[in-house]
Amino acid sequence: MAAKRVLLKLSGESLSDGSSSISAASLSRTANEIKSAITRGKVQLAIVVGAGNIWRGACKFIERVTADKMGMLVTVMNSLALSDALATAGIKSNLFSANGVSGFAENFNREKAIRCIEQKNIVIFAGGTGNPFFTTDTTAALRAAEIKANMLLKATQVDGVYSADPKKNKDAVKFASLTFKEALDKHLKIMDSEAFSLCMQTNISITVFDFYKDGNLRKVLNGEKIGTIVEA
Ligand SMILES: Nc1ncnc2c1ncn2[C@@H]1O[C@H](COP(=O)(O)OP(=O)(O)OP(=O)(O)O)[C@@H](O)[C@H]1O
Ligand SMILES: O=c1ccn([C@@H]2O[C@H](COP(=O)(O)O)[C@@H](O)[C@H]2O)c(=O)[nH]1
Repeated sequence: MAAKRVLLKLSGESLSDGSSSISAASLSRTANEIKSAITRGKVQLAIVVGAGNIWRGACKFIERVTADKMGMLVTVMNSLALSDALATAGIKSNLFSANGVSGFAENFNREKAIRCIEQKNIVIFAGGTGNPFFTTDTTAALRAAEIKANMLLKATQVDGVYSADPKKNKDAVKFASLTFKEALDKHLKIMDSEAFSLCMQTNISITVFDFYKDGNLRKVLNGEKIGTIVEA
């Protein structure tokens, strides 16, 4: 199916070149991939950016809830960087944050976000769910459900969902498609189980694809079958 209203989950790494957490080249490439993917299409796009380029999970010497708040704040920084890169590429975006960060982003407002999307502005949802113990994958599933997206795209560093992490297991086998139940039963770690469960409940398909191959985002939005689709 060609895309209509789409929630794109970008990993924090999409802003990084590996040596610096946010690099000019990676930011600009990400913005240009988005621009070329949406230019001629009828897609309405919302984005959630992770924080993996700067902040990975719980920190041993900081209490979990505080560490999680720090992770959510990092997504605000990444979202500001993405919004700026999109503006440089000539694309208007609206930035919402789950929790108040006055002066940096507007407070999340579902109805306003939907209005912005309908006007073909890109909407960026920062600050995670606003609650500790969650991830930006779950945030992506949550916001996708709230805006009634018809698909969630997980743009990542691997070209689909495998039987095990392909970076750690050379014998891992790629799935062309699988059901939410299979993804949950097999404990596939490409996304967390909360994200899979929420998409299963709301019947929003997830496509996992390699964002680092130029043009892949455009292909997925045009309905080309690349990566792995997880659906009911
Ligand atoms: N079964 C699996 N199939 C494919 N990839 C898997 C699997 N299990 C684990 N992975 C790993 O999951 C990683 C997903 O990482 P990615 O950076 O996209 O997400 P993320 O950790 O949510 O990023 P961020 O924290 O920035 O949001 C892949 O790079 C891959 O190595
Ligand atoms: O709803 C949320 C979302 C995120 N967090 C914290 O932020 C970091 C970064 O998110 P990633 O998905 O790993 O990029 C995450 O590890 C949590 O610490 C959160 O608490 N609540």
